[in-house]
Amino acid sequence: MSVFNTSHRPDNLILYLDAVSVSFDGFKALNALSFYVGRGELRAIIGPNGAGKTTMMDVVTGKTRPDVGSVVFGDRVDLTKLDEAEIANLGIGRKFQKPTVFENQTVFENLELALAGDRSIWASLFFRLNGAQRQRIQQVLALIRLHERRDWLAGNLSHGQKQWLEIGMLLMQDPQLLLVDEPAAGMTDEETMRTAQMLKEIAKDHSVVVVEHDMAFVKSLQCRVTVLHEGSVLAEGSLETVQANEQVIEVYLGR
Ligand SMILES: Nc1ncnc2c1ncn2[C@@H]1O[C@H](COP(=O)(O)OP(=O)(O)OP(=O)(O)O)[C@@H](O)[C@H]1O
Repeated sequence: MSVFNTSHRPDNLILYLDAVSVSFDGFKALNALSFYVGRGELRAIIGPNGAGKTTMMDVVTGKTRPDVGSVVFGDRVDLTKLDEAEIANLGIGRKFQKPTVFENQTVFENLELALAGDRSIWASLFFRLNGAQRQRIQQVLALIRLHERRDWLAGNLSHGQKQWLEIGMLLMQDPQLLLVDEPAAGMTDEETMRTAQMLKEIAKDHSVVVVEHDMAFVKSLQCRVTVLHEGSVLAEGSLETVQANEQVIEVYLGR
């Protein structure tokens, strides 16, 4: 175990990184990073710009290969041996910062397309929903607060609503682990608070890792927070605990 590790290790793990390093032209974006996420956990990852948050997500989803270290999903699946599509198929969904919904399709159709598994319009032409699938779409519509907007063209939704729709599209694949990159960016205060509530609800059935800068949002998630700095875990615990940590204060104020 790395000397940098300050991460708590839950009993039932969904994700674990052990001494993961990634270098770009000699610069260590991740530096012997070790941390653990428990099954069914909601976890926030914070850290100043360049701390390695995006690189960490890239390593988990197979976009970037670590130079050394292991990335383990569930009991024993070594993610460093798999490509992006294989990792997604295992049940790891990623929500990027910018929403990428089909603007010319309705909210309902977007969810239908996500269910088809293949993000092509062609696939949906030959795809017929069964009762259980229809019910699942209704459930997700309620969860993402877009029930009354189900027949709207996605292009007419607000930025926040598009983010919710995209989260809903990921949920249609029923991922075990959901990685969400700065969901609150560009949202109104009300949308931000609704998003926090939504992620808490989603975390009842899925493990969720959220990278976020907005501290009010992180506070309302009421979950364990991991602070990254220079590619390692600097501190971990409740938001109150990490905000009171001398090193964390130094890193944020010293920016
Ligand atoms: N493809 C790349 N080539 C070179 N350097 C990179 C590459 N990707 C990331 N880096 C560098 O690695 C470091 C970590 O970047 P990363 O994007 O993971 O940080 P972050 O915590 O997500 O930052 P932010 O909060 O600004 O998004 C940064 O210094 C960045 O410039």
